[in-house]
Amino acid sequence: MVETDRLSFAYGTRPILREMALAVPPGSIYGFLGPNGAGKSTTLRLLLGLLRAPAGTVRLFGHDLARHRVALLGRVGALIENPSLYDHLSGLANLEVTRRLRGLARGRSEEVLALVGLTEAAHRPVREYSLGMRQRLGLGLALLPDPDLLILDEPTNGLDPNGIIDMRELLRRLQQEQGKTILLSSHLISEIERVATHVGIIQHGQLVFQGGMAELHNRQVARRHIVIETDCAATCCHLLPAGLGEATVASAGTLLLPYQSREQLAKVARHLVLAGQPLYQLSCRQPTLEETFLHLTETSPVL
Ligand SMILES: Nc1ncnc2c1ncn2[C@@H]1O[C@H](COP(=O)(O)OP(=O)(O)OP(=O)(O)O)[C@@H](O)[C@H]1O
Repeated sequence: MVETDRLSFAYGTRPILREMALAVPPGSIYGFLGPNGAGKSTTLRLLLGLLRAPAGTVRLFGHDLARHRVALLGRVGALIENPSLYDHLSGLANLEVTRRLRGLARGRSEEVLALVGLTEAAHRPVREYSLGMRQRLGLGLALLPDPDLLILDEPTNGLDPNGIIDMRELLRRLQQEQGKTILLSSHLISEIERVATHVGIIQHGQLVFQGGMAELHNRQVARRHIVIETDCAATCCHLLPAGLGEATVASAGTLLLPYQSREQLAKVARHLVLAGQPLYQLSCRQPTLEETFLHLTETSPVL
């Protein structure tokens, strides 16, 4: 649905994106993740034609954005930053303004209100809406023309836990029941992991990971390690044969070893006990998804 090839961008002389190759599969919820300042908003603006890329291409639905801009963007709904709403008007009236401007069918605003769960609040002025309701109304505005693709920049930013859960459920419904493809950005893996089917992680303007959620979990499993609690980690480090993996001393009494197998764990225990070293704890630890995300972003070179 979205494909970029060698997409690069600079603000003045400052490079922001370098040779980005984003690929958003049809029907996916693609979580576009990265720390603050990594280049997420810049990328989304390029996809929406709000910024012009000096190098590289953007393809939406298989067509070049530069050549078919109006037709392609007509199939995209976007929510970038906070939605622009008329506070003195009701939720329904806000939608009606845009519906009429775009020449969409009567009744579409009511349909959209039902979709985003705001039917009961339809006639209340928007100034009385919570932040979560405002975000959902903003999403409603993006949904009015029934787009195939939704591009949302940090849609849960500033929402309370209930607002986040509502938004997550809404996005899931839009994908599953309405067949929408959703590209959403966030700087929190915890917000993405429960909803996304695919993930792209950006750091310093480059993708450091892209793939299915399962692949990200595989990365997590691959970074499992054995934690050995003993008296002197440095001594134990010398005692372990090289075949058991490269041990690192984490602290005076803690040694870490990349996990290979259960058998490796048993061999480690045997070697250390036979060498007379005390073993206070021997465990296998898998990094959290958050740690995996931090590892991916912290180890990427600066642009
Ligand atoms: N108009 C601008 N002029 C100059 N530099 C900019 C401009 N907008 C953004 N930047 C810089 O570009 C870099 C990427 O910004 P961008 O907003 O794309 O990051 P982001 O990943 O969306 O971060 P955040 O989560 O903080 O919004 C940042 O270093 C930012 O300071």
